Amino acid sequence: MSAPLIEVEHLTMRFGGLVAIDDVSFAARPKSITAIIGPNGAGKTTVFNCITGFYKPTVGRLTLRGAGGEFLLERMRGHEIGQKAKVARTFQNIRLFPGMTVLENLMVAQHNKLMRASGWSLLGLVGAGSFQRAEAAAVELARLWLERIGLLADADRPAGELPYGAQRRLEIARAMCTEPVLLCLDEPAAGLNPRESAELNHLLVSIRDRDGIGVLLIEHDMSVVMNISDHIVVLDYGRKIAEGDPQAVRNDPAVIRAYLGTDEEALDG
Ligand SMILES: Nc1ncnc2c1ncn2[C@@H]1O[C@H](COP(=O)(O)OP(=O)(O)OP(=O)(O)O)[C@@H](O)[C@H]1O
Repeated sequence: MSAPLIEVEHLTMRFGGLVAIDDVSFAARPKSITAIIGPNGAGKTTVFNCITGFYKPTVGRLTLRGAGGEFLLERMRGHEIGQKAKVARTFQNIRLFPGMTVLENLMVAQHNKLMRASGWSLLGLVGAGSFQRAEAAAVELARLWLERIGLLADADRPAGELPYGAQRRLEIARAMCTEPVLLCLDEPAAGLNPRESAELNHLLVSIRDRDGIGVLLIEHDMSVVMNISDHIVVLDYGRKIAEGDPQAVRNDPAVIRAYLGTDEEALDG
């Protein structure tokens, strides 16, 4: 079995007297989809916020092993986790630039790469070939992702005009344009209709299988989680109560107990 892409060890996050995450350990493999599930308030987003540098964990080690080497994320600042460790994320609420075009949203995602190629503006200003090549490559990458998410014809529309499901896919494309090794998605299926959920499944599977990217997925929609996850980690009240493949997790008594009383069909995929 390959080494983990990210290893979370003894993660604990306290907010004053509240223990949001309590000694949680798990690993996510490269080229696989790992879901983090659990009832509301279980601590899922807090795990993401620790991995992506929004919060400094109270205790714990978060080791990412990507093409660029090994990174201890708990010691890095948020922007370094994106730029150096190559971890990208999306949020529960859509955070596109609604007034910018669809294409521009994907270009903004490549801002850092373009700034580097511009020699922090000088080469860009004089129209140097190296900058022009980087810019053309950025447009090409953006267009490739628009084609993959079925939005190439909408490239020049304001992102805010797109239907909800298309905006969700655009957010994922935007994260992919940063060329991550780990993609963290916080409830990407929230608010999607069944057709859009199916399109999302297809997109995430292609990111795993075609791009070979590891995906960490927080999701309440079990038709997404149970269909596409390779591994599922279950949290409840900040603790890990189970992990395994979809079949094992679905039949785990501790998981069924945690979901009882929330929604009787919550675990049906
Ligand atoms: N910045 C914060 N300050 C204080 N408490 C927080 C903070 N962030 C999260 N919490 C608390 O930590 C606990 C876990 O919250 P978290 O948002 O991680 O849960 P979740 O599993 O993502 O929930 P949901 O499915 O509803 O999004 C909750 O009790 C929440 O109120």
